[in-house]
Amino acid sequence: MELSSLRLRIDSLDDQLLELLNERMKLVKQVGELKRATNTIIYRPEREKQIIDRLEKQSTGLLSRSAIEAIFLEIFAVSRNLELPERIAYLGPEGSFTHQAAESRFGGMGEYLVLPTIHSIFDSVETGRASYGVVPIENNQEGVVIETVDLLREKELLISAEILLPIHFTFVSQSDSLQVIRRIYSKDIAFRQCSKFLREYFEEANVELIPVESTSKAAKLASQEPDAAAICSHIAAKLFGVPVLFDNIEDSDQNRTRFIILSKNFVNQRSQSDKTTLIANLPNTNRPGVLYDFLKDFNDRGINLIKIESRPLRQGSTFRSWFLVEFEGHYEEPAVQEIMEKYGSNLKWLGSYVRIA
Ligand SMILES: C=C(O[C@@H]1C=C(C(=O)O)C=C[C@H]1O)C(=O)O
Repeated sequence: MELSSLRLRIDSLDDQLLELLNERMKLVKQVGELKRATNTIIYRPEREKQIIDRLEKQSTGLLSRSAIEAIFLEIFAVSRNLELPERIAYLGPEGSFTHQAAESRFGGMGEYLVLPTIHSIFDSVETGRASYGVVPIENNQEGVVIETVDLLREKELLISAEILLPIHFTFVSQSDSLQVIRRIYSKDIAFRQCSKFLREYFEEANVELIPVESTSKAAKLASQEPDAAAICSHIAAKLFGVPVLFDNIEDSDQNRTRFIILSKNFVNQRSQSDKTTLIANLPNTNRPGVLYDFLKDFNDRGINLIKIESRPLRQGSTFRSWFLVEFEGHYEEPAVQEIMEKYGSNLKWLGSYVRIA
């Protein structure tokens, strides 16, 4: 078929898609009104996951799960915005991986508050300036983000969902010839994680690697200096309009960061695959067997522990610890309830949410 007739057919399908989307938004608006009348939560990650699971099973065409997800997550984000626009705070600067994580859930149309520290994200959600806050909690190569873990214990916020982001770096420059490049800007950690690429392309060249505070600052500098380049996120390249010369230049494609979405008073309903996070302040961990007994309680009930991270209690000169514990399952499951009851105020529940990581 000819290009023009193919495009005519695409136009006609787009018309139908638009009509269907408008139809969908009418229903979403009604859901929003119901929610407002009953004062219930707008964002329901477990329902969104259920929709994507169902669509994936049903799909017989060319779209993969991640393609379905990319399209529908944007539709959900627009829907929620129509139900009730809610502000989302994320750890900046703009163009950071946290920005990319936030946009993957709250879409391009979300109303964002860009804040400079993890602490300020917690504060903004606590005071209600933002309904949700997006912060990193761990990277699979570098470990947990201590500031996030410690604030989860200190503050009274809940985890409503998690986001898993593959960390891909792009190489960007205004120049389309590598010979012209004299400086490469990035974060020191990004230089480390892209060392093979740098060796391969710039070993012989007289190029200076200049570490800056963020990969997004790097992209901004590269956008202003024609003989410079930057290693940054995809979103930063887009934001500062610097052409991408190479994509996915990281040494290992296994690099993932996990982010959490913080909120107040958030309760997810059970889904088929949930994760629970809690803080355990076990009584006197100096007595032999206290930690063992606690972990055994999970094992005895067939609960799969995913993570246990110990942090100092900072009680005088002792070496006592508290623990961040994550396991498979939802707060409402009887086995989890038993543990919560047994340990009572020694446990602080931080949320049960759809397991992604
Ligand atoms: C419409 C709803 O609200 C939100 C939007 C959804 C959607 O667009 O399908 C799904 C879940 C919620 O995050 C709902 O709860 O059903």
